[in-house]
Amino acid sequence: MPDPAHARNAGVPFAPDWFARITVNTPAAERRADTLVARRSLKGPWQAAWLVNALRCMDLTTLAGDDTPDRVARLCAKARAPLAPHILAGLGLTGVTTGAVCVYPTMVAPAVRALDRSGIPVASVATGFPAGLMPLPLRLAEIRYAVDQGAAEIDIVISRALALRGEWAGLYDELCAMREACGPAHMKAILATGELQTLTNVYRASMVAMQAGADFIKTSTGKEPVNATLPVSLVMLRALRDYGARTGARIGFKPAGGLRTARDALNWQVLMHEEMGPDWLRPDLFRIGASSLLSDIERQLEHHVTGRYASAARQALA
Ligand SMILES: O=C[C@H](O)COP(=O)(O)O
Repeated sequence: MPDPAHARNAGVPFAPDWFARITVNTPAAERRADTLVARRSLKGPWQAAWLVNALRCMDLTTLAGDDTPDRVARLCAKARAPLAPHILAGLGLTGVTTGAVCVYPTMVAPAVRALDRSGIPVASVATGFPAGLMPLPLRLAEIRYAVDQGAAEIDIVISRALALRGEWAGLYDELCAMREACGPAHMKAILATGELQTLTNVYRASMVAMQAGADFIKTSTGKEPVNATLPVSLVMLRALRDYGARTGARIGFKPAGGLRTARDALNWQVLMHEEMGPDWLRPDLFRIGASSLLSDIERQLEHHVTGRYASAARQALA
């Protein structure tokens, strides 16, 4: 039986035979991803329910050079109440909040204060986000700083150079050190898939991250030229399924970077549902990392409840 979803990933000893002979068929992955999302059409109350679920699984994010404590406080207020009261009433819901708030390390303390007693965790990026090109001791110190500031989740970035050179044992060792530095905080491993060159590298990096104890694997920083895509996500989910088949562990998945529309929120949930099953669409196993997705979800839910869009512009969901 697989471990309960809340169980931490203990990781396993480095096992290259779990991925060394894997080669991903890119055209097949692209075809599968396309057919998956094309097959399911969500309308009316079903669509509204899936959009609310996307909110519940969202890491509401601000990772900008001009972030301030005031901006973070406003973001946290939105995380506590992402939908206007009339939309909540129209949906017959109460108490909808986002899954987490994701910020830079120096913004963790303001976020913790703003989310006090909300039950919403603060996630912090660390390890030299987004490039990760800092000496390992400094990257580990940044993790410990973010945890000390109150982060319950750490989104680390992997060394793309190690992955691109196929130095998987070196990557495993770095990730084990990061996992140790996280202490009680959950570790999400950002693979920066847009910089890994092949889907085969995406599979291998996913497997190494999980072997090293990552609690989530995450597609992107949002700062790469190419961030979350459905084919990349499909490959990561296959790795996650294979890891689970061998260990019984259930590792979380976080698409991030470029998810802007309600359609994106639906597509990724359809992919998760079709690949992993309905009970994976929960915040402890699925998160959407997004800094500008919430507004379109709110617009679509406003339309569902009132029959009109909050603004004149229409955004076709179909
Ligand atoms: O999860 C972190 C990403 O930066 C979010 O990307 P985004 O700003 O494109 O939504």
